[in-house]
Amino acid sequence: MADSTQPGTQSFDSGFPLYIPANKVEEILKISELIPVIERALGNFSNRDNGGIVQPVRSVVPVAKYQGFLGVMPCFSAHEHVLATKLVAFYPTNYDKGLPTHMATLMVFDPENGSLKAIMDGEVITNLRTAAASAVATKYLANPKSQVLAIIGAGHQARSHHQALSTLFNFTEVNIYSRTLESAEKLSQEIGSTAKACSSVEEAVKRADIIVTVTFSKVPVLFAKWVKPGAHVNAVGACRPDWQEIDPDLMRGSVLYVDSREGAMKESGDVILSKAEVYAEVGEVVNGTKEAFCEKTTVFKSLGMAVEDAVSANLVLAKLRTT
Ligand SMILES: NC(=O)C1=CN([C@@H]2O[C@H](COP(=O)(O)OP(=O)(O)OC[C@H]3O[C@@H](n4cnc5c(N)ncnc54)[C@H](O)[C@@H]3O)[C@@H](O)[C@H]2O)C=CC1
Ligand SMILES: O=C(O)C1=NCCCC1
Repeated sequence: MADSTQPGTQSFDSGFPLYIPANKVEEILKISELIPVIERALGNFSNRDNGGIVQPVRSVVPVAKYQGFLGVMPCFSAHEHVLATKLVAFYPTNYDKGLPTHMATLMVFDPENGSLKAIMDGEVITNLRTAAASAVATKYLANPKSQVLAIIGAGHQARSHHQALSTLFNFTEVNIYSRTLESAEKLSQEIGSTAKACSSVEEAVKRADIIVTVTFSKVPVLFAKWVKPGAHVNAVGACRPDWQEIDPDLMRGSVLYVDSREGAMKESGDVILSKAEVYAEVGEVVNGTKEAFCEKTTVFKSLGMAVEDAVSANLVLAKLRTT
């Protein structure tokens, strides 16, 4: 019988792939375990050929008739021995209809023979790995004594970002702004006594050491004049080339970090329209090849990468095998 632990000797698995639903992924995937996995993936990605990652920039099909998009995100990581693709539909207008705005599925293949090993929910992974990537950026780029967090937007990413950043900082104040005071208040109550719902973006961010923008806005919501010098911003929304969440003056006046230069130049309206210069990928900071200017005002423009999904799915499968 083939020894399936040795590369090149695995038998072809023609059985049904595993199906892992959202509640199981949620039960298994712990943010504190995911953050170091994402940190390593960002470093490998920025190591280019030596990092063993093959990942084209996401293909996005606009479904203009229904104001939606379908993103296809494949990746192979040689170091993590994982081959996977995520399919993610994002329909911003679903929010106001009370429907989910992101619907995602991951398919994981055996890298040695291409057989399908698992199909798993991708929504929990999208929420957690995005927040984990911001946590890595924030660990390097924010003032380590940061105490005040501002979150603009009050959806899934707002919640996962609070969860992830709270593993690194003891926030004494969490200020939340959203389009409706009601949704900001709901999140504030979930977080507890340190949190406060604010009635303007300015009120939320003016004292903040760390700011997270997680909205579906297509126009800037965060302006340079409100941001404390030395603050760190995780700019997570506005993932289309003609959408913006951040004031161009703030983009140009900060030290700008991205997850992928190529992705940012293709997909980020905040980068493309402001003509801000990208200083580094966060992975380059992780690898020590670029500086972390944590005393300056910094922006991490996140677009999301397939490798983050692939290594998260791999962690889910590894933990399933051991529990
Ligand atoms: N960089 C990355 O890797 C990823 C980025 N995202 C992006 O993060 C953002 C938030 O995603 P989720 O929290 O999952 O969405 P969600 O649907 O759970 O929440 C969306 C939030 O945006 C607000 N919003 C909706 N339309 C708005 C508008 N026109 N102006 C201002 N605010 C508006 C809503 O009130 C809500 O607070 C989206 O832009 C999404 O595409 C999502 C996943 C990964
Ligand atoms: O990386 C992802 O996943 C996404 N990024 C931008 C918006 C849709 C989902």
